[in-house]
Amino acid sequence: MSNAAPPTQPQPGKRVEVAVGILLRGSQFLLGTRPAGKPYAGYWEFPGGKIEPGETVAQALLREFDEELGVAIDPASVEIWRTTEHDYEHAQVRLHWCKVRRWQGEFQMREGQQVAWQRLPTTVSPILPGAYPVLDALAQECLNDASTNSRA
Ligand SMILES: Nc1nc2c([nH]c(=O)n2[C@@H]2O[C@H](COP(=O)(O)OP(=O)(O)OP(=O)(O)O)[C@@H](O)[C@H]2O)c(=O)[nH]1
Repeated sequence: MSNAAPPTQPQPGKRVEVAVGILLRGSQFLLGTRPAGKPYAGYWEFPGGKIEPGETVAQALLREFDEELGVAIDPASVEIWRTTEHDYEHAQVRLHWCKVRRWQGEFQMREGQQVAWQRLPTTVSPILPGAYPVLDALAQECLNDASTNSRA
C-alpha cells in the first residue's frame, strides 16, 4: 500500500470529466455563483459538477442539480450538446454541455450560491473562463436562428 498523498496539482493529461447544464427558459439560461471554498469562488458558471465513477453525463447532471439547486431534471429533456476542454491551474477539465428544457421543483440555493436568469449578452461577471466558448456558441446559434427567421 502506498502512503503517497493525493496529488494537489493536476496530473498532466488527466482530464476531469464535468457535466454542465444549460437550463433554458425561452431565450434565457441560468447561471449561478461558485460557492466559497472552491477554486474561482464567486465566479458565475452554469450549474453542474464532476462526473463520478460509473455515472453517465445525464446521471451526473441530475445528481448535481438535485444537490446544488434542489430541482429534478426531466431526463427526457436532456440534450447532450457539445464538449469543450479547458486547462486551469487547478485542473484540466472536459466539459460535457447539456441543454435542459424541463425540470420540476423550486430553486433552493443549497450551497449558498446566487443564481440569475441571463440572456445574451450576459450582465453578470466575472464568468468562469471555461464557460466562454459555450456562451460564444449560444450567441452563434442565436445569430443563425435570427437569420433563418428573417429568410422565412
Ligand atoms: N459547473 C461548472 N463547472 C465549470 C464550468 N466551466 C468550467 O470551466 N467548469 C469547471 O469544471 C469543474 C467543475 O468542478 P466543481 O468543482 O464545480 O465540481 P463539483 O461540484 O463536483 O465539486 P466538488 O469536487 O466540490 O464536489 C471546475 O474545475 C470548473 O472550473 C461551468 O460553467 N459550470
